[in-house]
Amino acid sequence: MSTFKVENVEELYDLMEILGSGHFGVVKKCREKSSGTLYAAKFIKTRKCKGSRRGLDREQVEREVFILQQLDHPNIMRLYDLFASKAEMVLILELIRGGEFFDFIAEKDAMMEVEAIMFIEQILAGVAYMHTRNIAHLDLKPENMMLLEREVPDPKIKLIDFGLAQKIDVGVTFKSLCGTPQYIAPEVINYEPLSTATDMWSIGVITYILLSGLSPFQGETDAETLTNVVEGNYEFDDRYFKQTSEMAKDFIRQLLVKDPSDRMTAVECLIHPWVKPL
Ligand SMILES: Cc1ccc2c(c1)c1c3c(c(C)cc1n2CCCN)C(=O)NC3=O
Repeated sequence: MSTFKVENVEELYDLMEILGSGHFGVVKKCREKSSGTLYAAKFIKTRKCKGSRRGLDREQVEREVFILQQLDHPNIMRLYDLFASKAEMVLILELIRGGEFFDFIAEKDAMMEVEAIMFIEQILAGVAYMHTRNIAHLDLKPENMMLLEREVPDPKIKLIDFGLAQKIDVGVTFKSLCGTPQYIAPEVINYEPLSTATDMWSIGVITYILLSGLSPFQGETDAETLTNVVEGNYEFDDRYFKQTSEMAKDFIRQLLVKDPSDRMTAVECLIHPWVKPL
């Protein structure tokens, strides 16, 4: 059970501009009054009653907090403080100034392999750290990755938004129908047990996108995308992959595997010859 402060967040923090918003609520920059340190404050509206469509279940937020409290890694957003009132919960988080990885990718057609490896290696480091603690993110996508700083030669990646993350205990089957069609693994669509391997499929999709600018299973509609995922229907079109190394394609092939138990793990990915050449 997480301990949420009952004071008003504005007693301890000066609230500043809105940084972004999403399904969860809004994120504001804030300054801790006692230290002057800048943070991000994530305001989450919680449901007044179970049946309500507005806001998130308090238990859902407490699960995200419980998971974040177990994580301390340079590539994972850090949680510093917690506040709760009747209708709202506030997470005080590490301020990440570099914006979404999604926007950084969108500005380029495709990345050079050496740059893609630099990002994929950081994502794998954070994911391997989570997986060794039996925690799966289950919503890995460029929108849930941010750059600590942007205008630097080697931007640092931070995994954010653990709203769908789960503690994957051995023998406990967790099924869910959440996630974003382009990035979700076949077992999610087939409502089969999810695992840390579910994240590895998403990393295969993200790598494909970084190297080509294309999404491997993207169809005209979500239904078509989901069919492509379940059928494993993707290719390395020579028009976009002519310059891509066989090693990079092998890395992707070993992740976009239908059977979760046959996919590379995050640790195996970190020693794959494309990421760590001999
Ligand atoms: C400068 C800036 C702009 C937008 C931000 C953030 C920071 C931000 C942050 C965080 C989260 C969970 C969401 C955030 N968002 C919302 C968008 C995330 N997809 C966070 O944990 N630290 C942030 O700075």
